[in-house]
Amino acid sequence: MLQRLGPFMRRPAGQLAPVVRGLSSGSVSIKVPLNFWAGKRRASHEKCIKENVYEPATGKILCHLEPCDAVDVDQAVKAAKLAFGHWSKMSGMERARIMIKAAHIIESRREEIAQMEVIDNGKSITEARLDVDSARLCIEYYAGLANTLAGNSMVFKPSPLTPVTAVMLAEIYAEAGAPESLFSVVQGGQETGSLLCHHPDVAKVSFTGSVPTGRKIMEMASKGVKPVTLELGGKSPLLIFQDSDLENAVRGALMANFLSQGQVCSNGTRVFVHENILPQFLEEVVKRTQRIEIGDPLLDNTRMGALVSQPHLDKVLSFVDQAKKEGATVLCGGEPFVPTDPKLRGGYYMTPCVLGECKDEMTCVREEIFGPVMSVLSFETEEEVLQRANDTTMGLAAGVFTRDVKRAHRVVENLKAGSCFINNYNITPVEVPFGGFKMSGIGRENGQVTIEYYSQLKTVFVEMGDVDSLF
Ligand SMILES: NC(=O)c1ccc[n+]([C@@H]2O[C@H](COP(=O)([O-])OP(=O)(O)OC[C@H]3O[C@@H](n4cnc5c(N)ncnc54)[C@H](O)[C@@H]3O)[C@@H](O)[C@H]2O)c1
Repeated sequence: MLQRLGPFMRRPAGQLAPVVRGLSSGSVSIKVPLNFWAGKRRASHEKCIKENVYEPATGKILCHLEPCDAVDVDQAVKAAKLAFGHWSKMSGMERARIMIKAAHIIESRREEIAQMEVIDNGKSITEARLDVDSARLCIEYYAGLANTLAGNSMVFKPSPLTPVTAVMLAEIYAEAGAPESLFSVVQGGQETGSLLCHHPDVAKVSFTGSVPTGRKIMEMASKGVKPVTLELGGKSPLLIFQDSDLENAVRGALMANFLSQGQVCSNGTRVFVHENILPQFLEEVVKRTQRIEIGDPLLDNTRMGALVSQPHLDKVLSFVDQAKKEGATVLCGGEPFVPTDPKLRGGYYMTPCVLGECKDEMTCVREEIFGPVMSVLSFETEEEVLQRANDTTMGLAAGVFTRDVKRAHRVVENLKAGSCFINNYNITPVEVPFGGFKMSGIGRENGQVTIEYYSQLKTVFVEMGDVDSLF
């Protein structure tokens, strides 16, 4: 494992904490380039201004980002175009074999990839392991479909806040035998992103991010009449009826709000609870939220790590302040959190927050916070709660807890959201399409239907007889 971690240079050896499974927070400093095309890691061609990238758990500099400029993007896209030529000439079986091999490599390096994801992103190792598993399952699933289909090449630009693990994936595909540049990585922020959108050889743009950026992406893609897949933000409702199994409803509300420090697009952050069960629900949800173990995300017992950056943490905390000003009650959390471990003191932690006495018009109920903040609202009738749940410009996900099967189906039928959960929340198996209604996006990821969003239909007529001419 240490050999594989070769490119990631550790801090001076003496500073290494006892290593249980390899890495410890604050121990990694990455010196190697983070772009990848034509078979290897590459620095940007110009000596550009390097940007610091920080490890969320510690606030220490993790690496430097060299944004790709027009020349780099052009090289990466041209290389991807070449790769597409090779890939599309291979048989479906050959492509599937390479994908399965990539899945095996991911499986064999699960722990190492998960640890690097934690260091890059700040989420808990428990969640990161599951993320690595879902990446593997996704590749296995599409390998199953690849036998009969044409393939694409992809140039991927990660978020400038989390640039590290995408390059590992590029290396894994290369190791698995994919044609050079089939999956390339260019680093950067909005400029690099817009260069990709405008590049004439990019045939399709798939974007995951916020609604305002998604709108810009669509505008840019429209200049080249390129199709887009947009996976954007949400402000999803979770409806908890009086006849719910309260224990499961509480668990569901926690899963709907606090995974990845609340930085999950599909989170059910507007929790509507029937007024008759509101006191019991709040008591239980607050008790369990207060028990969430916050701290070093590389430790097995940690359930909440660090938010992705200091500016983002500040933004989330300011949403909590705004909620207080607008009349919501902070029932727990919503404060910066400083772990006792000295190496984590500069990390971006906060205590998970439950807001009570929320009203529909409050900012915390209307806007996506993308942090560990649950807004609880009370309701009286099904008709009323449906109208309020749908009163949003977004429609990524929605959930309902009830023991009444008829009610569950009736409610889900009327919820305007791409993914609906009955008596659970945030379940996203790869076989099932995922994507949003309204401003939450266009297109779907996962499941067979996604193939359609990444394929062109070509109709070919072959005449075996004579042309029946009118002239
Ligand atoms: N629907 C989904 O599947 C899904 C999944 C995860 C996150 N999200 C959403 O993503 C958002 C959080 O992510 P974020 O903060 O990285 O979003 P963001 O919109 O700030 O940035 C996303 C990406 O867009 C790039 N970008 C920014 N401005 C650009 C521009 N003008 N041109 C080209 N590229 C540009 C950024 O560099 C980054 O890589 C939330 O709204 C969340 O709900 C959606």
